[in-house]
Amino acid sequence: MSKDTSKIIYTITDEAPALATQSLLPIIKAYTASSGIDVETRDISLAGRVIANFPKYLSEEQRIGDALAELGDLAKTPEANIIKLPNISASIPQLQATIKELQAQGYNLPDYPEEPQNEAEESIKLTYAKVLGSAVNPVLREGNSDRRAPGSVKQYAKNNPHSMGAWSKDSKSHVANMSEGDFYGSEKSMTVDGATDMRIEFVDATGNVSVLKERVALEDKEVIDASVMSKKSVVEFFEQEIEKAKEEDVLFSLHMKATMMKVSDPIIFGHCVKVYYKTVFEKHAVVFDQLGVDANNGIGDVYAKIGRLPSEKQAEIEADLQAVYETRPPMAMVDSDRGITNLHVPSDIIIDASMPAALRASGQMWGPDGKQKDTKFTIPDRNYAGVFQAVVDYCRENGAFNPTTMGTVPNVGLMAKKAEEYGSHDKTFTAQSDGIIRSVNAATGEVLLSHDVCEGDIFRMCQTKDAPIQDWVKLAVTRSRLSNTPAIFWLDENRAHDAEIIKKVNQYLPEHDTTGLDLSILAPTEACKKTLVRCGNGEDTISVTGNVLRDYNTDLFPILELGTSAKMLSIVPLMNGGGLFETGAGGSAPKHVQQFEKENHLRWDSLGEFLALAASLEHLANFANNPKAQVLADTLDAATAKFLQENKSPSRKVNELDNRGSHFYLSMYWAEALASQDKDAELAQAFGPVAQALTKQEEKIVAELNDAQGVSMDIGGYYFPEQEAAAKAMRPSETLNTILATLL
Ligand SMILES: NC(=O)C1=CN([C@@H]2O[C@H](COP(=O)(O)OP(=O)(O)OC[C@H]3O[C@@H](n4cnc5c(N)ncnc54)[C@H](OP(=O)(O)O)[C@@H]3O)[C@@H](O)[C@H]2O)C=CC1
Ligand SMILES: O=C(O)CCC(=O)C(=O)O
Ligand SMILES: [Mg+2]
Repeated sequence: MSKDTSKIIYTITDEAPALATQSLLPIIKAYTASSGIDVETRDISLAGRVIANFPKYLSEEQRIGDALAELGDLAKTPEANIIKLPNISASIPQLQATIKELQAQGYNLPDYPEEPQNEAEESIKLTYAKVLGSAVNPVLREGNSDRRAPGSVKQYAKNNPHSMGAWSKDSKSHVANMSEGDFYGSEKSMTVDGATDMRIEFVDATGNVSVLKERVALEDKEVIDASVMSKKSVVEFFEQEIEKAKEEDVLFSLHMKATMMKVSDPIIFGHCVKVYYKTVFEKHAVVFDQLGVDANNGIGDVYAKIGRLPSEKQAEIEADLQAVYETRPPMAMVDSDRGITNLHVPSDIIIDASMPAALRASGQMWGPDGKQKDTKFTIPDRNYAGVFQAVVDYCRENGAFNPTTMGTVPNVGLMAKKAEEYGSHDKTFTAQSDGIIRSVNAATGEVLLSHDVCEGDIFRMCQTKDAPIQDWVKLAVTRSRLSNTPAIFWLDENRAHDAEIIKKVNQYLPEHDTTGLDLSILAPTEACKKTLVRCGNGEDTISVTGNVLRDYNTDLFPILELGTSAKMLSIVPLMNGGGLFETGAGGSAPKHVQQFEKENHLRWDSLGEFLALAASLEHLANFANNPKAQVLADTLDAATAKFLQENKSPSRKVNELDNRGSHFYLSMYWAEALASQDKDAELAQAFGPVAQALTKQEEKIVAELNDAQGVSMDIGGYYFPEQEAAAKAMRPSETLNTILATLL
């Protein structure tokens, strides 16, 4: 057994998961040390990525290597075994806050140049662009996605159901989407015949041709598609829906994915901001221009920038903003206590988390008065909006789902090689004037795809490689077989891209033994309706989806079924044989950090980490032929099951068991399972005394962990906390620390 092959990389990320790591990782290291397993860390946090990208500005001691690039390379090798925690996918305001914090800590980083004035600033902006938005996941995800709630987790939810807001048959909540001029309506798609290079060019109204992208390498048999969102149509759509929301007496809310769709979605978000606050943007156009206000960053950008104006002018603009609320429909709020609306910051209204949260809460959101109210969920593009409307319709008719009886909906998602929309950023452009955007075969000059565009339209091109599609079809068959569960491919024959994928599904399915399996293809809305009915009847259904619905469904169903997507097993079997084990399916829970800072209670549930670690150890056992790793995996699974049975998940309330206490219980159950197994005598012997000590000191340890709470916490930073202070804060039980130290 070579050391190199028994290596697990544990990622350091941001916010709540990074705090949880300070407590959990020492336990993991202690428990795996005697089994020849190296657990190494790599910092892929937002702050870490910023630092790694600007070595020239920093001192020798401040510099760190580009861990993300390193892990991206590792993910393409068979030995990859990476545990990936959720990380911040930064919006511009978040990036700016990170830079500010690092500067205050003595990092001489350049400011983010919103409007670069020269080449040097252009280059700084380009470097910062590398860390913006969803910059981590696409680099590591060299495989497709397998996300599900393991049996023990589903059972736990049935035994301990989370609250579900009741639905009224009179609910006025609904999804609003465009009926023309969107990506769905304009999509064109084709399958490439023979590898070649392509370029994307713009032809203006007078026939002048300019190149938007010099070279896109196309593989044989890959699917390419392009589509356009019309600026005129989307602006009109927002105008109408905002008006209608007022007539319908519902909150107005917008749901986008400005982080993963980092080029197109902030622009659409910006249009909405400019329409809702139209009077202010019109009246103060000149001042906003001088201040460099960017609506794509949200109305929060106005508030941030008017601070530079004389107080009188500032007050005038603030009053004008306030007056907007008198005439416009009430806005859905991210945080009504702090007056943060859904149009403040684009990263606050991430569709995958925000829609299910509302669907769980009676189909309502919170208004400016802090009260729940029926809502217009605005999801402009038609590609996926119907899925959420299907849930609204189902719940209005049948009432809220019952977590004690509902079925489960695992997902098999097409994700590898930056599949579909989530890989489109470098091929997304805003039309500078009216004309044509076309994709041309560089070798032959043949026009592959062509779209008429008007000034301001968003053009977007996507690629989906053939090998990932084959792998995805195989994964769907495998999961359906292993779990004996029907699987539905959510594909719409009337959508250009999906029609190409359907051809491939029909081509590749016969290559597998599908006898006795229930596999079907349905358009997303229909697939969702059928899945919901089955779910309501307690039946399970695998959703086999493209990349976007992978993202949406793996928050939607877990949030309804388990209360949070943090409890999901999320595996990415890498195409070259390695394993990427993501923890949960959700994000970095900024609200949890706010509570931690206020009262030293961290309600983050690390169940996703426990599940990922067990899967990672199991993978290691096979890859490195390390039987001890298998024992660790099996005993960790047993410990996790007991953890759930005994209900040791973190509470939401201060001075009760939190994230740290939950880690203690996991370590106690894990030590007990290791001590009592008979597959590896060394491990049994090593963990006997630990299990005993932990059991004996249970009361004392829990008291030490809970009594530490109830005070405010300062760990020297939000995006880049002081490591020592964070470690100290997250490990307040000397008794536990001393017992763990005996293993090292
Ligand atoms: N894989 C990844 O790297 C992902 C990263 N993100 C990033 O995370 C950030 C926040 O995204 P957001 O959309 O707010 O979604 P989050 O998933 O972070 O948060 C939504 C809510 O889910 C609940 N929740 C999430 N994780 C846990 C957990 N482990 N234990 C208990 N509850 C949990 C919390 O609810 P409550 O407050 O009720 O406790 C939380 O407020 C963004 O920067 C986003 O880009 C988002 C998704 C995936
Ligand atoms: O990469 C991101 O920004 C978020 C990822 C995500 O939401 C998911 O994969 O479910
Ligand atoms: Mg998601």
